[in-house]
Amino acid sequence: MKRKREIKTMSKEIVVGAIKNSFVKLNPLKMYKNPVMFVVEVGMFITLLATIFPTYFGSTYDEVGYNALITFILFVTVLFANFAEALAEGRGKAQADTLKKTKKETMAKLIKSDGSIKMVKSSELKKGDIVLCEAGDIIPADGEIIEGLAAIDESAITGESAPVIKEAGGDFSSVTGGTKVISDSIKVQVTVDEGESFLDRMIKMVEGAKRQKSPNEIALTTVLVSLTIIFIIVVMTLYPMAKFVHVRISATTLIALLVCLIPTTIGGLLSAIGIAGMDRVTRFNVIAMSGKAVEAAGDIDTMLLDKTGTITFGNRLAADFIPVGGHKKEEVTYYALVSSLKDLTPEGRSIVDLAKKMGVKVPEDILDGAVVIEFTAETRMSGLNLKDGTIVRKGSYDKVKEYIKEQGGEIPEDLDKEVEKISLLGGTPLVVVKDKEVLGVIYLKDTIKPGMKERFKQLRAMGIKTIMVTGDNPLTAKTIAEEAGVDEFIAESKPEDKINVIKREQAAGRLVAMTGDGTNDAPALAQADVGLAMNSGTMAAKEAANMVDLDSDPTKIIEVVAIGKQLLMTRGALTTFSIANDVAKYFAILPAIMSDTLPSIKVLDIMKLSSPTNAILSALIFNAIIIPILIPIAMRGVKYRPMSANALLARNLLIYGLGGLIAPFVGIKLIDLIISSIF
Ligand SMILES: Nc1ncnc2c1ncn2[C@@H]1O[C@H](COP(=O)(O)OP(=O)(O)OP(=O)(O)O)[C@@H](O)[C@H]1O
Ligand SMILES: [K+]
Ligand SMILES: [Mg+2]
Repeated sequence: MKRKREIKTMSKEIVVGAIKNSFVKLNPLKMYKNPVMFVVEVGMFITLLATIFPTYFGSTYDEVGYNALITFILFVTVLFANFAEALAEGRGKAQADTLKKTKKETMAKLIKSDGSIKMVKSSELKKGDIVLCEAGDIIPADGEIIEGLAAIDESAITGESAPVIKEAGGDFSSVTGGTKVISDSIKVQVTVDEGESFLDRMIKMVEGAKRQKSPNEIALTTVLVSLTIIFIIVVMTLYPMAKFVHVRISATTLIALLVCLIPTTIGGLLSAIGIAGMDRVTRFNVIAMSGKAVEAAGDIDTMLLDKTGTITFGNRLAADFIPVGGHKKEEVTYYALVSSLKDLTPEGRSIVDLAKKMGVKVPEDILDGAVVIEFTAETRMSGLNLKDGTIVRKGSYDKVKEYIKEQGGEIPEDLDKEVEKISLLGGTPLVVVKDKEVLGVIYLKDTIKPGMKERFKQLRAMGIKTIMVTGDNPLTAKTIAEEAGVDEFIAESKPEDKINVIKREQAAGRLVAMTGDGTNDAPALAQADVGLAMNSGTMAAKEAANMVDLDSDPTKIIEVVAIGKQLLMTRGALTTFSIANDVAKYFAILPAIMSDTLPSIKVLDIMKLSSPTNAILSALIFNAIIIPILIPIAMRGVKYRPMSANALLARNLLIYGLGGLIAPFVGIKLIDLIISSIF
C-alpha cells in the first residue's frame, strides 16, 4: 500500500479553529444551506422571544426559566452541527496547507522562440511555454516532455521518493510542477496556466471551495427537507388539537417537540460525512475532480483493468529466445536485439538487456541509415529497416502471420507450438522476422503482482465484476486471467474495444470504473463512470478522467471504490440511525407531555419520566448531544467490510436502525434521572 498522506486530523489548532468557525456559521445567511439546522435556528429565535415576551407565545411568567433553558439547548444544538462541519473542513484546510507548502515559487529556464534561455518566475509561465529542466531543477509547472528523458523525483507530490523515468513521447511523458529532475535534462512544454495545475485543483477541492454537493447528498437533503416540512405541519396541527381538548401547549414546547422530531442528527452530520469522505480520497493521493466522482466510485458494478502494469508488473521481461524453422538460437537472439535497438518500450529495453547479457554484439554502424519502425498498439510490431535493405521485425503472433503472408513467406510448422507453449505460461510471445523468414520467438515473461488474487476476491465479494483488457494474444490473456482470478478478459484489444465494453456494461445498467494512462485511453476514461488516470500518464488521459492518482498506481482504483462505498454506507447508516432516533423520541416524550391531561395515553408512558417539563428537556438535550457523539463515525466512516451491498445494508439497518430506536429511550431516561436529581 502506498504511504498515505499522513495529515494530523485532530490537532489542537484544527479543533480550536473549528470551534471559532462554528460560531461564524451561525450567520443565518450561511445557515440556510443546511435547511434542517436552519429550522432549529429559527425555532431558537422564537423561543428567545418567548423568553422575553412569554405571554405573547402562550407561556406564563413562571416559565421564563424553562424558555431560556430551551433556547440555550437549541443554540448548542446548532453549534454542534456547525462544529461537525467546521471540523471536517478544518481537516481539509490542513491537508491543503501541506499541499501548498509543496507549491514552491521557483525560477524557470524559459526557452524563447530564438532559442535563448531567459530566467522567469514559475508564476509567469503560460500554457504552451517551453522550459528547460536540468538535473537538480524543480519542474516549474505541469507539462509534457517534448524532448529528452530524465529521472524525476515526485516525492513532493506522491510521497514516494523512488525516481520515475519520464521521456518524450509514449505514455510516460507528463510531469507535474513541483517535482524534481534528478538526472539528464528535458524540455517541457507547459500545459496548464498558473492556478490551474493539479496541485491548485487539489488544494481548491480539498479546501471545500469547489466542493459542490454530490447527487446522493442532494437527494438525501431533499428527503430531510420534506421530512422537516411534514413535521412542521404535524406540530402546527397539534396546536388547534390541544386547544380543542383544552390542553395548553406553549410555542416553546411545540418548538422543542418539532426539533426532536425533525432529522437534526443526520442534518447536522451530513456535510461532515461528505467532506470527510473526500478527504479520505485525498489521503490516498488521489485527486477527485468532484464529490460526484467519489460517490460514483461507491456504486461501481464493473471494473476494467489493464493487464500489463496493473494486474502484472509494468515491464514484461525478456526471458528467452527460441529458434524455429531450423534456425540457430544465436540468429534469433541477434535479430531480436537488432529489432529492439531503438525500441523504447519496456519490452524492447528488456530484450536488449537480455541479449547484451548473453554477450551478443552488433556492428557499431548498424544504425547508420537505418529506419526505425516504432511499436504501436495498432500495428503491434516494431523493428528496423537496415541500410543494406534487410528488414528486421518483431511483433505479436497474429500480426506477424499477416505480415509474412503479405511478404509471400511461409510460417514454419513448429512456430505455433512454441507460441502456444509461451502463452500457456502466461508469457507474451514476440515473433522475430528477418525479411520474410521467421527466425524464432522471444519469450517475454509477465508476472502477476502479488495480492491481486485476494483483491479480485474482495471486489467480487462487493459484487463488482472485473474485466481484464490486454493487447496480448488470447492464450496468454486466458492464462493470466485465470491465474489472477478476473471474471472476464478481452485479448488483442484495440483502444476502441475498451469504449465498447464500457458502453455494453452501461447499457446493461452497470456503472463502470477504469484506469488508464495513455492518450489512447482518453476516450474510454471519459466514457467510464469513474475514470482514474495515472499522474504519469498523458495530459489527454488526465483531462478525460474524473480522478487522478498521484502515485500512478492503477490498482488504486480498488481503494477508491472502497472509499466511495464506505462514504455511501456511512451516510445511509447515520440517516437510518437519525430517523429511527426521531421516531423513538416521538414515542418517548409525547405520552409524557399529554399524560396528565389525557390519562388514556398514560399506558403509553413507559418511560415514567419525572415530569412533562423534564421529559421535553431530556429529549432536547439528548437530541443535541447525539450529534457530537456521532462525529467520530461521521469522519472515519462506518466499519467497512467487502460484503455485497444488500448484505451490508441489512447489517447496517440492524445496527443503526435498532440502535437508533433504543438509544433515545436509554439516553432520555438517563438524562431525566440526572435532571430530576438536580432540580
Ligand atoms: N515493443 C514491442 N514490439 C513489438 N510488439 C510488441 C511490443 N510490445 C508489445 N508488443 C506486442 O503487442 C501486443 C499488444 O501490446 P500492448 O502494449 O498494446 O498491450 P499489452 O501490453 O499486451 O497489454 P496491455 O493492454 O495491458 O498493455 C503485445 O501483446 C505484444 O504481442
Ligand atoms: K431530531
Ligand atoms: Mg503494453
